[in-house]
Amino acid sequence: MEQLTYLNDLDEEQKRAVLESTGRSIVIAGPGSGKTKVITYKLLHLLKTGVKPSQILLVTFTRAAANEMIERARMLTGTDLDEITAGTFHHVCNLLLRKYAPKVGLLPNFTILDEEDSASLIKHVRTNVLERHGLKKSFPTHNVLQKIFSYSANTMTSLKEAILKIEPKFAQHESIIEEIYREYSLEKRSQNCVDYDDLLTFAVQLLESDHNVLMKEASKYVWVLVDEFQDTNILQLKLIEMLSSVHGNVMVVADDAQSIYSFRGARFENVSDFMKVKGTKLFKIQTNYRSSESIVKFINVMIPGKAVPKVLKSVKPNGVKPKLVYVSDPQQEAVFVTREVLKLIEFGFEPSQIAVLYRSHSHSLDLQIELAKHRIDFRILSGLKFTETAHVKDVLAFLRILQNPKEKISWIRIAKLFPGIGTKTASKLADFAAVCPETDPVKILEKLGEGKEAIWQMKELFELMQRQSRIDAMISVLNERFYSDYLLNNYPDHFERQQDINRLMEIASRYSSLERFLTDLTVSSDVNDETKPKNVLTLTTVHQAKGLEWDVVFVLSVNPGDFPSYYAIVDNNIDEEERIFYVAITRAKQHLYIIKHGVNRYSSIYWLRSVDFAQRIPKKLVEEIYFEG
Ligand SMILES: Nc1ncnc2c1ncn2[C@@H]1O[C@H](COP(=O)(O)OP(=O)(O)OP(=O)(O)O)[C@@H](O)[C@H]1O
Repeated sequence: MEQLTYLNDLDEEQKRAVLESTGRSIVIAGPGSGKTKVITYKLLHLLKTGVKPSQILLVTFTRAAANEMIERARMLTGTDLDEITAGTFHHVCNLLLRKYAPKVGLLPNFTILDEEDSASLIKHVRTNVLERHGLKKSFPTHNVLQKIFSYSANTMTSLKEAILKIEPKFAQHESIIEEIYREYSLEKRSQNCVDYDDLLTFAVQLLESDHNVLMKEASKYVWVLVDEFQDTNILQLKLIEMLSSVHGNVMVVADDAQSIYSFRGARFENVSDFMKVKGTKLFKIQTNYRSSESIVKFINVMIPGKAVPKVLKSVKPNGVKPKLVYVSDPQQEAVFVTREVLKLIEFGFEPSQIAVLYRSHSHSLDLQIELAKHRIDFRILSGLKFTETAHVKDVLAFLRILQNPKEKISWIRIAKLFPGIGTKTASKLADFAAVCPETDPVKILEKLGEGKEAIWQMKELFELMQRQSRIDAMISVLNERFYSDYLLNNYPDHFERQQDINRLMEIASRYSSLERFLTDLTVSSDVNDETKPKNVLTLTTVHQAKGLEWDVVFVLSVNPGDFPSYYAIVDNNIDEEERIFYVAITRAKQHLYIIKHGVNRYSSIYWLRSVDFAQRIPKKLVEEIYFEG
């Protein structure tokens, strides 16, 4: 046993989960109990006991999480771990589909549409279909259609069911919605591109329909490790089951009480379904290393109704009781939080260690105004990601065309950057490129043979880019010859945007394959320009706060209709709201404030009172404060 000293960092429950999880296991973890540690040490233990890196599949919620775990294991083993297959489900599916693209009707150089690109394509198809039917008003927008299509894909339900779930009032349009869906699918196919949902759907289809491929892929993975299992959907569950079907060694880690993505198709029931399979071992890790004892006591009584029972133990004694604060209205709420924040800062807390959490962004508007009045700087999580900004997308569109010249969305995007080209001409150019037999953008533009100056300029740019062997050099010539001027002429904040393009070049310099670079930027979040760690207060929805922690946490507007949300209440989805509330309160290390105001925007609906979270709080566990400004 002396050779197991590397596990001494773990507590007894964690150690058992690592050592005894042979075959099929589920680790049910409490918040702040060291899920990351368990998976990292499992990985380490496997490597130390002779499992080869190439025999391991590690699936995490973000690519960054996988990289972090692997880096830690690499340091502890001193071995090169490049051969581990690791990353998000989208990443894993992408790898699989690149290998077997023709089997699902794709060419191996397919490109991936991000959410915005997919919405643009749906918009384009929607316009055509509606025109054909002479329809205009009261039809779902492309964004609603995207939600419906995505929900249907991720839950493997019919479009009809998805419509009833997302926007029942559009049920009358079912046949037109289906027509748009069919055309959207055909468009993607003819342009050799896929959206995020297709990555999962096609990978499952591939493994389900081709036994040889399934056997080959599943034989490779002697071990499958999955983090954040509570947020998986039905397709992801199928992938886990199939890829672990040959060796039967699979460990999933879940905090079922923190499953909060059902609106995206995550299936809370995956946890119980996984546990139900005969022979599955269950481990619990229940020591909370994050919060003070007073907060842990509170967390224990607020555990969501349907969660696997668990009692968290705390290691940080005592601490102050959470505060339940009553204010008269949202303005008073803002005044209270601002005063308290000022006091805490004066007391020595770093602003970056304080966060304000809410169910929906609109609940923070009064607070934003109040903070600005007091010149308190803050950041709001969930702004646009680096790769979602217009300027980064413009540059990427040029590269995407170099990779896959059939992709219409990118042609439309770049064409419109040139003077004299509007939406109509851009669409014509894209249509031409999609059907043109040429596979080189320069040749496509030559074939187009239009005398327009812009087309000539575009052709010249592609020629120059193609002459570069490095991706950062491609971006650099594009920038020097065209894009930096475009930024200067079109954006007052061109300087900041230029900085982003420079950062994009920096990232590109680490890649030798264009396909890999584009895929990483589209399917993983590790290369996104994370908000720089500034020492300011954080404002965020609970969903964006998942996995994070602060010394001080305020939870705003815990009123029926606000939190829990009105839509969840009428949809009878209170369970999920309980879990979202649980995620919120488990982010706090030392101080927790739950705020409730007297304004009930939905007071006419008397039964909303039955879902008042503040009323469920045992008063002996909190300090009650009546704030009157
Ligand atoms: N055995 C241990 N001894 C001491 N500290 C530990 C131990 N295990 C985990 N920790 C610490 O506990 C903290 C919480 O761990 P981690 O962030 O992995 O929690 P988590 O389970 O992912 O939480 P959540 O899902 O609520 O975000 C980390 O700072 C981690 O280093």
